[in-house]
Amino acid sequence: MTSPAGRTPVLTVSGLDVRIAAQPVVSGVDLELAPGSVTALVGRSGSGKSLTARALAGLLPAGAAASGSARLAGDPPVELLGLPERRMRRLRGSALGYVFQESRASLNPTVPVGRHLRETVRAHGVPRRNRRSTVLEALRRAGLDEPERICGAYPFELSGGQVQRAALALGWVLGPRLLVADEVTSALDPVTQAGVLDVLRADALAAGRAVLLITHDLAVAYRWADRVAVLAEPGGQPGARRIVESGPAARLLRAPADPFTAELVRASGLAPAAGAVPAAARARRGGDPRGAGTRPLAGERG
Ligand SMILES: Nc1ncnc2c1ncn2[C@@H]1O[C@H](COP(=O)(O)OP(=O)(O)OP(=O)(O)O)[C@@H](O)[C@H]1O
Repeated sequence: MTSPAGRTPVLTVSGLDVRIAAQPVVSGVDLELAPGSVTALVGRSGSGKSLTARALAGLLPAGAAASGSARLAGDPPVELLGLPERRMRRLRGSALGYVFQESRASLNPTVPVGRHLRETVRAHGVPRRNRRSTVLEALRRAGLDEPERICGAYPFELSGGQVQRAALALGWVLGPRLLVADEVTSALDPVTQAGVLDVLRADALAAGRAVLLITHDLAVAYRWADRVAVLAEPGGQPGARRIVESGPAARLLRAPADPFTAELVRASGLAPAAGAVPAAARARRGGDPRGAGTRPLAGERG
């Protein structure tokens, strides 16, 4: 099978249902994540984005259950749903990286950043002689210019942006084919957010990684994702959320087919006046402060 981008998907999710205490939260979720691409899962707060992502990584909270299929490509492919925890633990990090919403909380405050990464590479069998270079390289790719200093720092000694970058490094230090990034920049100021999402996207393209970017912010999805899937209650009726619409980010913005997507577009401030280029996109084309003014936005391809 090939993904919408024409490449064999890294992850194929079909008919995913997630329930909490037997109540459906999301239902019938279908997703295909292509290598070297970013797919944003967008929806309102509480729509089930995180639970969908957690279901893929076997990280659902007690009382929650998932059914359906989530196949991770490989030789052989692996069905993630229902995978025994022992096997899932081996995959986490090596084949599937997960970066949490609250990275500062997910890093042990009494453990220096470098040890978090070293422990991960050691636990997954990276030979001792390669551990240091693997860790430093992962931090460098996350845009941390002084990786040695960051290694020795405790999480509370770093800024929010540095913590998120360190968390990305932890997520990809073992080179997973799939990386789930759950609201990784929602607590950051816009400039720091842009820096973190730039490295996330650049890494996905360079490493051929499939990234699932969980965000409530359509503007973020438009700027950094290739494709967007919108999670909402169909027809605005209460009940389990579904993917009401998915496709290239630019198409969703230009011609949203679902009323909820249209509402998101309006609320994001990106709504194009008939035929006009969105102001934000115009500004970026005119000269992105990051020097990306001539590069098409992620959402403008496809
Ligand atoms: N551990 C839990 N126990 C009970 N209900 C939960 C639990 N975690 C999430 N929920 C409920 O499941 C629904 C979906 O939650 P989820 O965290 O997936 O939403 P979300 O779209 O990621 O929201 P946000 O953008 O605010 O993080 C919400 O109604 C939430 O209250």
